[in-house]
Amino acid sequence: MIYTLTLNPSVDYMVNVDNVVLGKLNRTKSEAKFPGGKGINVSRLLSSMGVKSVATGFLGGFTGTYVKEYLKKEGIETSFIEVEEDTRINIKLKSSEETEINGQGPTITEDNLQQLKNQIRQLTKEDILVLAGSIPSKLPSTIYEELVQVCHETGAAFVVDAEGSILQKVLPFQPFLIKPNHHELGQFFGKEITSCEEAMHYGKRLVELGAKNVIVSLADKGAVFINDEVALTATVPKGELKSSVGAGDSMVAAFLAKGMKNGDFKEAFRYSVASGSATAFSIGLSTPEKIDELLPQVQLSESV
Ligand SMILES: Nc1ncnc2c1ncn2[C@@H]1O[C@H](COP(=O)(O)OP(=O)(O)O)[C@@H](O)[C@H]1O
Ligand SMILES: O=P(O)(O)OC[C@H]1O[C@](O)(COP(=O)(O)O)[C@@H](O)[C@@H]1O
Repeated sequence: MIYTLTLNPSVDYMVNVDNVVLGKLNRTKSEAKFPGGKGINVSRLLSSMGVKSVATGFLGGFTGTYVKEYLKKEGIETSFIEVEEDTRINIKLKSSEETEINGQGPTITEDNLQQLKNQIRQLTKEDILVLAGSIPSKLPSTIYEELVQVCHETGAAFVVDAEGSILQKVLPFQPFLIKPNHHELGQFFGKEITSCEEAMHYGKRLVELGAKNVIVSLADKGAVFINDEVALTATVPKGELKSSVGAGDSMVAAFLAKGMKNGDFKEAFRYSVASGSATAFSIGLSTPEKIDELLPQVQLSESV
């Protein structure tokens, strides 16, 4: 079974404003609300691709209820730990550029944390845990390493989609997949990464450091995939950017959905790039129909 862990879920409040002006009253052209947080997005996408998962993490208050009910309506199994304070609301502002304001998240008590660790201890080598997104400000910054250590002991495989400083700590435990974007990869190596060639160079180092499969995304500039056997660069489909929120999560979900089914990681990577772009060209997440439509535009080239 695939488990997704979102330590810091959100309600994503997406607003579209023409020419936003700071310090003035702005009115929206359109708006939408969705459950958010990286693991939750992965569960929602997997479900749309017909793959079951269990979504876990911490939820609280009226916003937490909204997220839980939304997932329930979509038929997604959940196992969230209830916390006292409200789940955060993240603001996603689309104007001439995209601006995000993400909240810190609620207080998580020691007791809440123990409940989560007990859950993760139940996983077996048949399971995959997707750990994704930021750490709520009140949790210890070592939480990813601690949970990955538990996976290591139980034999469960794990995927990490998080910022560079977190990636550094989990690589020795050999994650099945990591998916930094080029900013996160740059943060990891203390470099600015702007091209697929650079992403390939540093992505290969992540494999040497312990990752089994690495995808580096560079938004509309392309994406690279590296494991012990192949190094691939993908072109990215062209289209109108509506909102890139969840684009990275869409890549992770699509890679797992395809790769777990037939072990063809090359095709899984191609599907994951199409899925990222299908989300970028939508308000909300990609759909299998939209991914199939974009797939012919994703071309792979192999490098040595
Ligand atoms: N402007 C865009 N045009 C086409 N595809 C995009 C665009 N922005 C994002 N994507 C797609 O989404 C994927 C992930 O986007 P990226 O911004 O790199 O990651 P993250 O959402 O994790 O920051 C890209 O590999 C690409 O497939
Ligand atoms: O946990 P973080 O890093 O604050 O990110 C949370 C945000 O990331 C998202 O999951 C989107 O992630 P991506 O755009 O990287 O795929 C939003 O739904 C959510 O608001």
